Amino acid sequence: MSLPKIFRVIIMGPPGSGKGTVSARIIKSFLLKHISSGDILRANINAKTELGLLMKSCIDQGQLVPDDVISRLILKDLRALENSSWLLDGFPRTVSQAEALEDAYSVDSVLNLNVPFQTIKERLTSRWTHFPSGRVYNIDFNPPKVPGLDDVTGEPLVQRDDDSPETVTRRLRSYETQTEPVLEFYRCKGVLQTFSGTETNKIWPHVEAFLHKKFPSIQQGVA
Ligand SMILES: Nc1nc2c(ncn2[C@@H]2O[C@H](COP(=O)(O)OP(=O)(O)O)[C@@H](O)[C@H]2O)c(=O)[nH]1
Ligand SMILES: Nc1ncnc2c1ncn2[C@@H]1O[C@H](COP(=O)(O)OP(=O)(O)O)[C@@H](O)[C@H]1O
Repeated sequence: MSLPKIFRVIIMGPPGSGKGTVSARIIKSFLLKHISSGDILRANINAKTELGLLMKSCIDQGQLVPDDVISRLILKDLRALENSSWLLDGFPRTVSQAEALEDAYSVDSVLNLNVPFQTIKERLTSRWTHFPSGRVYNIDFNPPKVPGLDDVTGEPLVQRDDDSPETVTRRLRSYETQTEPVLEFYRCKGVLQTFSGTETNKIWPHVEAFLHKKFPSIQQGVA
């Protein structure tokens, strides 16, 4: 009997393009394990691990953390998922990270959320996050049921230190210089699929249809 195929998917896009929001929808419909580099780094900061403390100032200033640190962290987590299909969110963000990933795994699909920077700037100042789970809310788009509290746990929501307008501008600049070349890397490999728009609710049906067609065997409920 042949083993079920493992699918490896990446979601990319500028900060605030909706990667976390779309990932949450994907894992409701598809059997993929979600790994978010930002959530992993914030968990380290919250737990005050040595690595978290070292990385905090980098993140707060809107800079990328060093390639070797993040590549080691993510590849360790991926090794633990050896027999599962996965959805990687926030990694790779540089060509060097993409090469480190490519050395270990071949990627089946890269979903690229192409959202204008002006739309992003407006969104991020009203983003509220539940750090332990990575769930995100937005005052206008998807407010929590009770203001300031996570829908599932009732715990307080916080605003990220790096969502201030000045830091967002810096993160968008680093996206242009360091992360856009990664799109080219995957375009050359023929696995890049771009979804453009200004609203997640309009982008999502296209992402969903694409995944249904490309990965029918990992839909939830398919044996
Ligand atoms: N107004 C608006 N906000 C959105 C939309 N999609 C996502 N958001 C919010 O924008 C912020 C950034 O989304 P997120 O998924 O965290 O983006 P990521 O940084 O790419 O992971 C969050 O506060 C989301 O709730 C949308 O279509 N409209
Ligand atoms: N792959 C990565 N390489 C370097 N730094 C990263 C990476 N992933 C996350 N980070 C750091 O964590 C911050 C937050 O990442 P993330 O939660 O993915 O945010 P967003 O997509 O909203 O920008 C980034 O601005 C960066 O400082």
